[in-house]
Amino acid sequence: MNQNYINGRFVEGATARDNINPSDTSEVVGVYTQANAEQTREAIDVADKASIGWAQSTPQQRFDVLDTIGTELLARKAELGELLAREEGKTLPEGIGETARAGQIFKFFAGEALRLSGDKLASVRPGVEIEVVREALGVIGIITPWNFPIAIPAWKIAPAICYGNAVVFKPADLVPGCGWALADIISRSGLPEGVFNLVMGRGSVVGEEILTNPKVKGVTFTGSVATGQHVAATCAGRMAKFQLEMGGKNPLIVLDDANLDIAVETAVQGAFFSTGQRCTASSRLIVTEGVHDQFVAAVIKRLESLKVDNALSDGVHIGPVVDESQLAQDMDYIRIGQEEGAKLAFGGERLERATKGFYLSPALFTETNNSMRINREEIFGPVASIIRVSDYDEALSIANDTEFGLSSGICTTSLKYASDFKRNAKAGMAMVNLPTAGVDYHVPFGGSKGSSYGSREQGSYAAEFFTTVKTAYILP
Ligand SMILES: NC(=O)C1=CN([C@@H]2O[C@H](COP(=O)(O)OP(=O)(O)OC[C@H]3O[C@@H](n4cnc5c(N)ncnc54)[C@H](OP(=O)(O)O)[C@@H]3O)[C@@H](O)[C@H]2O)C=CC1
Ligand SMILES: O=C(O)CCC(=O)C(=O)O
Repeated sequence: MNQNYINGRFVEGATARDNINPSDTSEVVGVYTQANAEQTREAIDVADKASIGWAQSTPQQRFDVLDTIGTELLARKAELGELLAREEGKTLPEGIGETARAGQIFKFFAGEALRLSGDKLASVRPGVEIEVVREALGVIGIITPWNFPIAIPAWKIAPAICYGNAVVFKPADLVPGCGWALADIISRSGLPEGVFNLVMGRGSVVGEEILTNPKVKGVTFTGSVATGQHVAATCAGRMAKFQLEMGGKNPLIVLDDANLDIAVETAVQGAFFSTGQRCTASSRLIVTEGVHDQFVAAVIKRLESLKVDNALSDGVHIGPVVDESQLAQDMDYIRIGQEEGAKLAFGGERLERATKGFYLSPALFTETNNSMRINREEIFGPVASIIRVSDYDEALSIANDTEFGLSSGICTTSLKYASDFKRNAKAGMAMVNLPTAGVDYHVPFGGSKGSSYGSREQGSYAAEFFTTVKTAYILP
């Protein structure tokens, strides 16, 4: 059994669960222990003690630890990418790519540990000097979702350690394997015991303890809007710092002047790859009428060429949905869309394959409008809608008419529209001739409106959340 990692030791939890392969539900990927609230408290106590020493560690110590973790992740990307594909259902190339991204993130933050700087200013009072420095927060609680089981933990754990904090990490209960593999790698990295702790288990048990324990000074969360709101209310209630990354209903505008091949590939990748299970997925394809019919026909042709099957099979483009309940949610929305009057132009069917899994053909709705539930609520599956518009102005207005604001995109060859879109898209990320999903690892990631709360993740902007600022006045 794979155990929790607390105070530098692997320890059994209160219960255990089987980790099931969504491509083949007869396969148990592994058995993983689950912590109860008491064991979570123990991990938080240990982290609290260890945080004092780690906050004093040198940039070189932090660099060495983070670089070592990154090196092992990159060296084992094929093996860990396969584990990821087996437990989450991403295709093998996607799993390997995500693992490599996790390795690069640790390497990036290794470098950041050496670059942490402050400010020195003259005071308005004669002879006084001022220093502004960033200090660690203490214990950071990390709560992650199932859809990026190694990259999202990496982009929260690496900066937490980089800026001198201790960590209590709870991976999503559906995908403990990648979280455990990260703990295993971290256990060999030279990080002092207690600085990093893994507590696998349910959000309602382990997660709740992390949210409510006064020793946890900051919580970084990615997941659903409902849970995010609960994280916010609980943390604000006890004045802990928190950062949320939640859903998206990301628009991709396709203008008449777009390069059609680029637009089709951008839309299909952004909407359907990784089984559409990305908060950055292009779920609303907003298309001007001059190119609408041609674009729809070309997207359908491309969808016909995609292979949906076991995530580990050769040549697969789309793996299974992550589990039964997410599949039920996807199918519900496919029914709702039809009841709302949208035309199901392609897919949306449960598929049988050689292995028993949660396979769904990519679903494309046409003849939709932006008030339909399928265009307002996050579905989180391989389902996208086309919204027909008359011109760029209408397209932009519909793109921005959403509660969310994570990512957005436009396909156009017009510099004028591309520039206008970058300025006026109400989202944290704006892509031109690129999918709304699939971001770089060294620049800020996050959104506006209902998608995100708090400061940005990733890149050097991550320092904002994982540190607190101290201003020191000195009269030498
Ligand atoms: N923005 C994004 O990237 C994601 C969005 N989603 C959206 O959310 C929907 C549901 O997915 P789901 O996995 O249930 O999302 P959740 O928000 O429930 O899960 C995200 C994480 O929060 C944990 N959690 C759940 N309840 C609590 C709690 N009370 N206190 C602290 N932590 C808690 C979960 O634990 P555990 O699951 O282990 O019990 C998991 O680790 C999806 O269909 C999708 O629409 C989902 C994943 C990612
Ligand atoms: O699109 C990406 O690269 C990241 C997406 C993501 O973080 C998410 O879906 O939670």
